[in-house]
Amino acid sequence: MALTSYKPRTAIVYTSVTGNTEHLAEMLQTALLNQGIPVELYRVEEFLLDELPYFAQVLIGTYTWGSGEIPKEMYGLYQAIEQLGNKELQTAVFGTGDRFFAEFCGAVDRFRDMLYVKTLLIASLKVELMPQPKDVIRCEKLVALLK
Ligand SMILES: Cc1cc2nc3c(=O)[nH]c(=O)nc-3n(C[C@H](O)[C@H](O)[C@H](O)COP(=O)(O)O)c2cc1C
Repeated sequence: MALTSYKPRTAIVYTSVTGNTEHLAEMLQTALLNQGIPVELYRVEEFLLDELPYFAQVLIGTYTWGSGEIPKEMYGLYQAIEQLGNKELQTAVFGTGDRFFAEFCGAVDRFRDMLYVKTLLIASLKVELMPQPKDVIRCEKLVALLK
């Protein structure tokens, strides 16, 4: 019988229009790689929802739209995770927003509430607009929480 080694897979799945959340996703990717954790980086449009069960860890990145809303392109991922309902799936949610709006990073809050119920939520991270060098340490702290 052949012995197979199980390699837990980690994905970052994000959406971004003007690049802020994309930059944060790349900072988290770097932090994961620096910890020796291989990571697959996907824009949400490229991520195959059917593959969700094959990941041990998923980090979700989103900007916020409307009045604290989740962007439309994230609905499918939101629903897929909600329906999967896997309490062994480690998740984190991160995002960028603008404090000018009443619900700062409201989409992160909405994902966080669902992920807390349906998955093993590890952390959430909010950044105002374009991430700054000081946010590197916040990314490292988030990554350190993943097991
Ligand atoms: C029409 C519109 C509505 C927005 N609504 C919110 C909001 O409710 N809360 C918030 O924190 N940011 C809000 N934002 C700000 C964006 O989420 C913020 O600019 C974000 O960093 C964009 O991310 P991206 O560069 O990854 O596309 C809004 C921006 C626009 C243009």
